[in-house]
This record gives sequence, structure tokens and C-alpha cells, in this order.
Amino acid sequence: MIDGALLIGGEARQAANRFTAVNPASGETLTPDFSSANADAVAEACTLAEDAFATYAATDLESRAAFLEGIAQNILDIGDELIERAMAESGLPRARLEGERGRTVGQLKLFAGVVRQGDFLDATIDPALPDRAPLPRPDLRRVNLAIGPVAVFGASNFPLAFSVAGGDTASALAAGCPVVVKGHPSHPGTGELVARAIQKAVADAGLPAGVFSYLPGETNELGGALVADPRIQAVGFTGSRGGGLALVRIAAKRDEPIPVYAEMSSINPVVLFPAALAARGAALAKEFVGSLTMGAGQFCTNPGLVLAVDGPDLDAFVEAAGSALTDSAPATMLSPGIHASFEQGVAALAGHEAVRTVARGKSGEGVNQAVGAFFETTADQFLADVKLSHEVFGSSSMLVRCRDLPEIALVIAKLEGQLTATLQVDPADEAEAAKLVPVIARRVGRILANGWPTGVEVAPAMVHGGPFPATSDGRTTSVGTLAIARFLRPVCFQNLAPALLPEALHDDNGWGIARRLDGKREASPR
Ligand SMILES: O=CCCC(=O)C(=O)O
Repeated sequence: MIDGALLIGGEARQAANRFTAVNPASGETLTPDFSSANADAVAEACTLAEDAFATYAATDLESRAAFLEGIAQNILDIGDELIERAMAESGLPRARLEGERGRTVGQLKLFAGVVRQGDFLDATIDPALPDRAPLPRPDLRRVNLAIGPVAVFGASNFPLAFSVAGGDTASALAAGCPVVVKGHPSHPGTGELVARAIQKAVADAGLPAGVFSYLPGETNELGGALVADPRIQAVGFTGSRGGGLALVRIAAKRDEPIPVYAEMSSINPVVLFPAALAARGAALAKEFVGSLTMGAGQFCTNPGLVLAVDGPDLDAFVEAAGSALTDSAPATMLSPGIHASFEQGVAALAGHEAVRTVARGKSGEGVNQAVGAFFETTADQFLADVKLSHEVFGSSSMLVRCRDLPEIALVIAKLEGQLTATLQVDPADEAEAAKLVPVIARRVGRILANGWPTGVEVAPAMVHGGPFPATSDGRTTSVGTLAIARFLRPVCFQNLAPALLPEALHDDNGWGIARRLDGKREASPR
């Protein structure tokens, strides 16, 4: 059911202030209208989250895992209504949204497995050494505990996998943290359907209602009030650089500053090494345009920068990519606002005196259509104007012609932090690539070879992060099992009687988790 409510703890409540969603493919206003949460709603949701914290954080691993699986099942049970509504609110095609639902549900199940396994607790026991000279060692036991209530900001570009029940929510709940979601205003109906699925899972699991609240709204004040609320202990955000930085500032100015895990901006450089370019330039050109235009380019992993050594092989690549882009269809963008920013960014590059427009995609009849754009410049010009390295969110990319591989290394070393870097590399390139990898590794969260950066695998080894401004904290990831670490805090218990210790640190290891005992891995408990 979608009726435009705020979901605060176990309740659904209508608010006086309203807003509407727009179908970006048609420009029509969608029904119903939606409650816009205010500061009172934030305070109420955060109070409930704080009240729920101790109970929820103390849930046993099996119950918490089953709760996450319950959310996944409830999302599936919504059925086609969820896909239809997400299509109407985002302009994204059915196949993409069905895939994204699978990813969302898979993520929740992955975190259920993480919880059951218990490695995230990093339980470590250094038994007392009463006879140690000159001083005895106390009994020391460390475990990761949930950080407290977490605020999650739904992203516009993944209305399911990075939104209400996306990776931030799944990892925070897995860590044992209640979550207050600020819903994204471009897909409030989708958000409400998913939020109701979580709310039902909370009730079915017999958990305190404050474990989850959903606050839709379109004002910046709502997000600001949520981050400023003293009960909130960490923030997960995926979105624009401006939006992320605003939250970082609010969090830093609190009486008690808190971490903001914001994933914000990346142009994802792709390096075409000479042998690869010579051997398969035409194929690379086609694949590049496929990745560039996928989902109207609205991926934070979009390949927005291509680097290669100037010469005839590069000319051939440019011609092939230009021709593939010229044939590419326009695609509906997520919202009129995102479309307007894309047009503005593309116009600025097209009008820049140091930039040549290689090609544009086909234009379309409808509203909010992204027409792909491919530009080129030289390394000197790219390095001379920082604006050329700023992300244009959508299907826009810049080729930088470099004199040689050291110049590519120079450009990369001067880039801001990135989520990804891609190497198109053949065996004959490997000696040169080996010199570049350490330079690239300083700037990015993920390096991939002979693939394309769009389409992030949700897996234990994944890193979807990177140095600023890719994220506000390059030590973390928002995709993959390590995402849980953002919402945990290590606590050491010194000389506490067994009855006072958390379950994970009891001598009998009743949860059967992997632990480190006196510096060594305990024999496998299962
Ligand atoms: O838009 C940000 C996430 C990108 C992603 O998850 C993907 O490329 O699959």
C-alpha cells in the first residue's frame, strides 16, 4: 500500500506538509501526494531508535540474521507493484529494476550470512597472565559492538539497492544498529513500499518498533535535522558532492561529532594501454560506449575519463567510439533536476575552448532525455583547468590524449580520489602497467582490468569507496560485507566476570564463532 505516510517506529502517520513525485519519462505528477517529515518527526524517530538500541544490539546472531531475511522476503512479496512504481518514479526500465531488486534482496541475505558467521565481531581474547613478571597481564577481551542509531539517506540513482533497504540499511541493521531512513524525494512511493516491508519484518520478529523509521521529504532541513540529532551516531549517504559535504559539515559541528560515510563523486578513469589499444581498439570503443550510456550514465561508476597515448591507434578508437555513440539512443534521466544538471555540465564542456566534442548520441522526442556526450582534450589542457575533471553525472566522458605513459601517470597522480580505475591491458602492456598500479592505488578504491567499472559485484572482497571526494572516508566501502565495519566500534572488557561479558566473549563460545585466543585463531568451532 502507498498512502504517503511517514513510518515512525510501528506507526504510519500523515503530515501536513506534502510533496509529489514526477514521472521523469512523461513529466506528469504522480499520485498520491506524500508527507514531508519535519523536525518533530525526526526527534520522535530518533528517540524511538535510541530506545530500541540496547535491545536490538543485544539480539542473538540467528534472530538478527532471520530478521534480515524477513525483510528480503517481504520485499519480494510486494511483487510487481514495486517494479511498476519504481519504473514510474525513476524512468528506469523494468529489466534494470528487476535486477536491482535481486541485488537488494541478495544484499540483505548476504548480510544475514555475515551475521550468522560472526567474523564481523572480531572477538579476541587475551587471557590473564597472573604470573607474568614483572607485572601480571589482566584478562582482556575485545569485540565489535553496534555504534548506535544510524541515519541513512536514500540515493536517487538506485531506488532499491542504494535506497530504503539498500546496502547502508542492510549493513547497519546487520551491525545491530537501528536505522532512520531519509527517503529520496524522487521515488517516495517506491520508498514507502520498501519501508512498509521493513516495518512489517520488525513487527514479525518481535523487535522494538524503533529499530526502523522512514522519513520521506524534500527539504534540506529534514536531512540536516536528522544528522544533527544527538541520538544519531553515524550516517550513510550516496549522492552529490554538495549534498554529502553539507552533511559532513553538520556532523562535524555537532557537540558530539559523528562519522558520515558519504559516497559522492567520481569520474572513474579508464587507461587504454598501447598493446590493448592496438589489438582491440574497435571492440574497446563499443564496450566503452555501452558502459558510458548504461542507465543514461547515472552510475557513480560511470567511465567519465579515458586516458591513452596519442597516435593512430587512439585515433581509430576515437572514431569507433564516436560512431557508436552517434548511434546510441537517448534515455530518460531520473529527475528533471538531474537532467538539468547534466545539460548544464555537457554545455559547459562543449563550450570550453580546450575541449573538442567528439560525438553526441541521438536526441529524442521525450522530456528529461540524456543524449550521450564524448569529448576530448590534451593532458596539458586537462591539467590546466580543474573544471575539466569534475563529474558530469550522466552519460558524459572525456578522453585525454597523453604524450606517453609517464604523462598518463602524471594525470592520474593529480586526480582527486576515485571509486574505480580501469586498465585495458594486454600481456605486452604488463611491465608498464605494473609501474602505474601503485600510482593508481593511491587514488582509488578499486582497480579493475579488462572490464568496465559499471556493475558493482556485491561480494566480500568488494570495495566501493575511495579517497575524497569519491567518499568522505576512504577507509571504508558502502558495497560488500566490509560495509558493516562503518557501524561498529571495538570495546575491550578488562577483568570482567563472565556474567558481565557479552555472549561473543564467553569462554564456552556458545555462538560458535571464529575468535582469536591468546594471539592465535581458536580451533574452528563449526
Ligand atoms: O551509482 C553508484 C553505484 C554504482 C553501482 O553500484 C554499480 O555500478 O553497479
